[in-house]
Amino acid sequence: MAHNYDVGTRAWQPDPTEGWVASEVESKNVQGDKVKLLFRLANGEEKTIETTVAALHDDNNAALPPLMNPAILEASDDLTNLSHLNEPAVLQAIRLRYSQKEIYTYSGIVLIATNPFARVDSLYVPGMVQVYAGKQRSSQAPHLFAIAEEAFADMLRDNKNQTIVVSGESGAGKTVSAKYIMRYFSTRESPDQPGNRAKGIADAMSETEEQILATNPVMEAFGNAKTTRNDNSSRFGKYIEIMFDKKTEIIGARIRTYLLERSRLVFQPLKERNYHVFYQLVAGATEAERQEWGLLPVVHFDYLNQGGSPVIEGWDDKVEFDATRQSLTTIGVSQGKQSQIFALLSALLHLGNVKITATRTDSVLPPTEPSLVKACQMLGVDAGEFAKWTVKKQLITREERIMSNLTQQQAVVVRDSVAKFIYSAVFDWLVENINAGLATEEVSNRATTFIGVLDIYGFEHFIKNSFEQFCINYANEKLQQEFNQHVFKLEQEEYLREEIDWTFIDFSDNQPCIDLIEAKLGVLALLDEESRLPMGSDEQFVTKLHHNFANDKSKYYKKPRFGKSSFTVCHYAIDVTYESDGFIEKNRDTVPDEHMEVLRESSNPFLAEVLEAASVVRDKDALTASNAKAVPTPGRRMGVAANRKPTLGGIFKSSLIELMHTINSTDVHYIRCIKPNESKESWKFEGPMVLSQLRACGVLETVRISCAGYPTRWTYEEFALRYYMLVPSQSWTSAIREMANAILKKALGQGTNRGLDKYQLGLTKIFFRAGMLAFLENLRTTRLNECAVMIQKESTVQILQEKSTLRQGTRYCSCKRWPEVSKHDNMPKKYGKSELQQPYRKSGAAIRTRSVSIRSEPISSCSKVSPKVFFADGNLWRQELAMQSSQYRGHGGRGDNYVRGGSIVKRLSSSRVCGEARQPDEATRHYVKRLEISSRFRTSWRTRSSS
Ligand SMILES: Nc1ncnc2c1ncn2[C@@H]1O[C@H](COP(=O)(O)OP(=O)(O)OP(=O)(O)O)[C@@H](O)[C@H]1O
Repeated sequence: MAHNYDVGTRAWQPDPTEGWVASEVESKNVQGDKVKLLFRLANGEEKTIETTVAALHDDNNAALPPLMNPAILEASDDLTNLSHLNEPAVLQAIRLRYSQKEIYTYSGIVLIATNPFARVDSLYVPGMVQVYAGKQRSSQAPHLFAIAEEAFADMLRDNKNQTIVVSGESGAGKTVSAKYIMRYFSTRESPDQPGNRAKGIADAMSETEEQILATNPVMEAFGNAKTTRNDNSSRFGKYIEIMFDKKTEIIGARIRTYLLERSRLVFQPLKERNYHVFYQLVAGATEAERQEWGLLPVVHFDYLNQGGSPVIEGWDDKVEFDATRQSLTTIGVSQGKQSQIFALLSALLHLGNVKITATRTDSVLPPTEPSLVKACQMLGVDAGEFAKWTVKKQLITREERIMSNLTQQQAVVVRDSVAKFIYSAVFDWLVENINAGLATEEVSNRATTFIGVLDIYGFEHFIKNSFEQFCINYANEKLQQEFNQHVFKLEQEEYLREEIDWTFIDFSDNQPCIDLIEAKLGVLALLDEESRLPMGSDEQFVTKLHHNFANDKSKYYKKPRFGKSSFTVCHYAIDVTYESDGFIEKNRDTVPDEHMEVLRESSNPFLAEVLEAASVVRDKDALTASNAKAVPTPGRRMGVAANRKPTLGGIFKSSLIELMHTINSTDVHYIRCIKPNESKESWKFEGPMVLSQLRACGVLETVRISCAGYPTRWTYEEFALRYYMLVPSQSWTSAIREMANAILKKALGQGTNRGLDKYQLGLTKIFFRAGMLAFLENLRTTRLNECAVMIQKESTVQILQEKSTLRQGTRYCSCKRWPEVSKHDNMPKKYGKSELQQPYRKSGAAIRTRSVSIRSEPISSCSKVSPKVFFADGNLWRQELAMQSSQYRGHGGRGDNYVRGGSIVKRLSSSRVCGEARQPDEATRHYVKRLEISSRFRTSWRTRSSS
């Protein structure tokens, strides 16, 4: 909404360290059509902006700094409640809440979870699950559990499958969040049937629930590793379906995994580690196992020592090993099988130590090389054959077989490819095994619905981006598209339902970028084409890309100005330049056929079982790949190279298409995890870092979509309740619609913006353009200031009278602290909760019971406030505030203070009223007023989002 930028207007200025810094218009000079604005920045600096009067009223004028919200709105626990919905305002809200130790914030349907990097036990105490069970999202503070409960309730109501998408960058908190969500479902107790849980203990779990939770430590041991960004980084994506029967009891689960980072097995960057399980094994194996498997300290294994970081601070790998074993037992992997797994892992460690020596042009690997002998013995394969096919390759043509020697570097690649293949086969075997136990045919038949939790890597862009980042960002493009469509659809549906005058608008769809990647002549297809050529190379691949997409053929592709080996994709979040180096090899992901033959002839029955599981997975992938939507052109098979082996890119594409298919058939809920600082420090907030993630996870894009329409909407009742003081009391009427209309007309008549395009009247709600609410808030604050001045002049007697009005006629109730309030005030019990909540509920408003902390400005000593008392006043039910403020302690007692409309009612208990002979000081008055405003806002948006 256009603004005058008058003196005193607060606006955001860009800042390289903080992201944005607050400023205020100090002077405004208008000369003819020209306007000169002088801003004073919070850091003391000045900034002048020159513009024209006409430009001042242009909503899209990028030269003008984004406006700040009224202070009281700044820490709103739903971003869509911000009147000025701009990038800095969003950042400010999350920052302020984080500084108040509130890590969760809603952005409409999305929950933003900002990693505290510290234990916040109070958020996850066992009883907290029950606080959220059976409650509407709007009735409690933002929380993961609220989202989980919403998914559960939607599943129950619509008998429809649900998905919770948890995304964010590495270390942002996805896995921790996903685990809490799973725990929520496993420990949730129906509020209607308390004590129903096993053994009558709340939080007790059934065997199946315990098994589902036990999959976490197992998957983490085999799929997580220490990286520079996260000590426990998941190196794969995961979708777990928690299956419910018709009584909504958990009866099983099914896991799907995506893109395990295989290269980590053979290479770890500095300060990083291989998969946890190896370090656990080395630390935790018994002496006998150590002997049997030839285990040595970590430094002696090349696959474990490259990162130079064998331990993780605060972790005990031996203890973790015991936990992994315990969890394996819980999910049904026998002790014997566990030993076979660990023996296979030990064999891989020996394989990594196999020394291949270089000759001038070739390489040499004697079959007697000690590590090779050990590895092959444990794998049950022939060392001679293994050695031979590690240093040689054969090319089979129609006429003959041509043998050639490999260089040392090539031979090492072959050795490593075998190790990677076996490890990923073990991982697949584990997943298959978990699914075989938790999603049996019987369970699948009995399951009526599921809630899927997707824990998937968020958008990534580093200094050097490779094939993995390309796949990850492709996945995020798909998820972002689904998210945009969802948000946009919901938005438009509501406009339709409310029958407001609305022309459907388009949003920037990222389909062209997805096409660039996955279409039949897209990047992945060209990568597959190059991968199946015997002499295919990364350079040729990039040349093909440039040829096909550069020269403005695609808006989403750029040829970098420097370097021939890279290409840039313009993703929805940011342009990312990918280094093609290694694309072909990673995409091929092949083990030479001869090695496959050697492995197939293994005498190790467990290796045979593992390879079988892997081939089942591969066959499934290949089938999905060939069934993938993109129709292959003659001569090209998507996802399947010439020799019919599926490529990694093709497999990923097909599994992604399948995932999107599943997700699209469910109702989706979104959690965006944010990593607030790079150094993993507790409660440290780095603005620019958070901003870039908000952009990458689509929060800012959603805000943009909202702003194109009517981002704020209130019911008529809420609106009248909040702004009744803007019209004379004669206009206060029970015909709420008319009253709301009168308020709007009066308000806009007073402002400079008279246009009625600032709002729309729907059937049950009023829809506001961005900025309109801040405008109304300003009017309201001015009005309340006038009231407060009046009250200050009134005597204590009048305040007491106000209180006695409450006693005699006004019904009221408190939620949690009712007994306490009633005791102080000697209220007869008949005014209790049950009698009073009903009419309040009828009005559609939600009742809050929890304590919330509110930004204490301008009094820094204010602590917690608890909105908990509701007053009935004629036709209007109003929520009032009971608050505790350390400011009041100074006045002799922990005061409960109430605000009624424009007047302040002090001290509910009579003794306290007497003690409050003094008038509230200026700062306190200001504070009380602000609290009231904030409380109203909370109630209002909650009501809106719950309806
Ligand atoms: N809600 C939380 N409370 C306290 N600490 C948390 C919370 N969420 C995350 N953390 C901390 O952040 C670390 C990283 O979290 P997590 O492993 O869930 O990140 P991630 O997003 O899954 O990362 P990756 O993609 O690398 O797997 C955790 O080990 C924990 O220390």
